[in-house]
Amino acid sequence: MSGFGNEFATQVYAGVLPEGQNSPQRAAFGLYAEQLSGTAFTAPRAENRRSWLYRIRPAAMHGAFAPYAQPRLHSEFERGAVSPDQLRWDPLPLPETPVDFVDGLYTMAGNGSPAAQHGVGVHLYAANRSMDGRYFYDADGELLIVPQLGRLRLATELGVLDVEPQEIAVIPRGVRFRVELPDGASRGYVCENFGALMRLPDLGPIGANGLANPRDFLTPNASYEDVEGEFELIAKFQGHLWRADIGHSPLDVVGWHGNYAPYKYDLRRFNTIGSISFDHPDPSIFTVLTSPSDTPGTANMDFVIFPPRWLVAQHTFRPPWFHRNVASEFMGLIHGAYDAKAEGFVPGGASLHNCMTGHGPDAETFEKASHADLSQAHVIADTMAFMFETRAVIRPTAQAFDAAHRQRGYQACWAGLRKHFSPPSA
Ligand SMILES: O=C(O)Cc1cc(O)ccc1O
Ligand SMILES: [Fe+2]
Repeated sequence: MSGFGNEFATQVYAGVLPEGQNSPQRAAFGLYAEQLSGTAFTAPRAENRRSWLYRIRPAAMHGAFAPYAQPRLHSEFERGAVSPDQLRWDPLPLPETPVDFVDGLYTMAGNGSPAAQHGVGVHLYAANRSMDGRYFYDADGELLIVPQLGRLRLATELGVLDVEPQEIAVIPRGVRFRVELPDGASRGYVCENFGALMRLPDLGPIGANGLANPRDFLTPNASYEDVEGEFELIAKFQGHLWRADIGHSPLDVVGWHGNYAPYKYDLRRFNTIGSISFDHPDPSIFTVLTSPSDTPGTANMDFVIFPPRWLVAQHTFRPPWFHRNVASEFMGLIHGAYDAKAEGFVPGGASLHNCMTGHGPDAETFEKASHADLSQAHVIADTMAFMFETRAVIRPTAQAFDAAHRQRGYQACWAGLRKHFSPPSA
């Protein structure tokens, strides 16, 4: 079903959804009615998100939760000093033993907390087998999943999403799901948003169309499983993982209606807008989704992409400029090469440039772009980079900071920038 944040209605059989009400005395076909709220009951109408689920068994039915040991996934960001260094990583190594999506999640960095309901967790995943007989939900935030290697089949309570690299998926806070890996070895990035739900950015003077267009966001039709067995329900709750026995698949929703649901988007559909006169625009022009904070214009998190595009600006240094920002930038590369870095930033890798940390094109990119022939348009093809940009400092976890795959020599990419200054002669 097409459209961002629409009021959808979907049922596997005619008559599953009640007519004219949500909670009849007896729901059709012996189903249970259950409301899933993603915003406060009293959130303003334009922001209010909830869905009504008609399911075989209510979500309350499972055993008691006990701690589940997966120490690589957590929300502990506020400990101790944080380095202002520019940081960069090689891809997270793929597992050599069988690892599914939940066990393959690896927390890189983050800010805020699930308890405070703002900030983000930034995770990678590297996995090689489908979740089998277990289901996951995240009570701490919505999950923006950015596959880099391998397709994902996200079987959720509200339907199935198939995503491939260069597509993204968002699983709302609380929605239970299973991740299948049709290609085996798989890798990608996850932004866990503790703050306000992501939405499309305002377009201002761009007008009524452009950037990510609402109709390109796709939400699954209802589909359900009616299976019983000795299964496991894993929850992320206040930064920690928990497990409970569950005797049936929780993906048992036969119909649902509402506006709180998973969705996917193909980043190649992004309508990229840029300068057709001079100067490199601020990257906010490439915002796909934004989670606002309480301060207007200052996002809790922006999801920004750097897709293929033409560079045509005249008398301009065309790649990203040297800069320092009050915001903090975690970047990843899904495909190809990134136009600000000739080497070292590879698909599956990551970089982190925090508040006021100087960064920009590496020496090789600077030399090339300073002498490029600007009479020619330059096509940036075969690329898809992205940024999770946040108002708060993104604090790397100890495991990410100490990881063998962190590039200790990253700063050397700027060491070759020569001094060119020659003052005007008197
Ligand atoms: O640092 C980066 O590479 C991301 C980025 C890209 C850009 O075009 C402008 C600003 C910016 O932070
Ligand atoms: Fe930047």
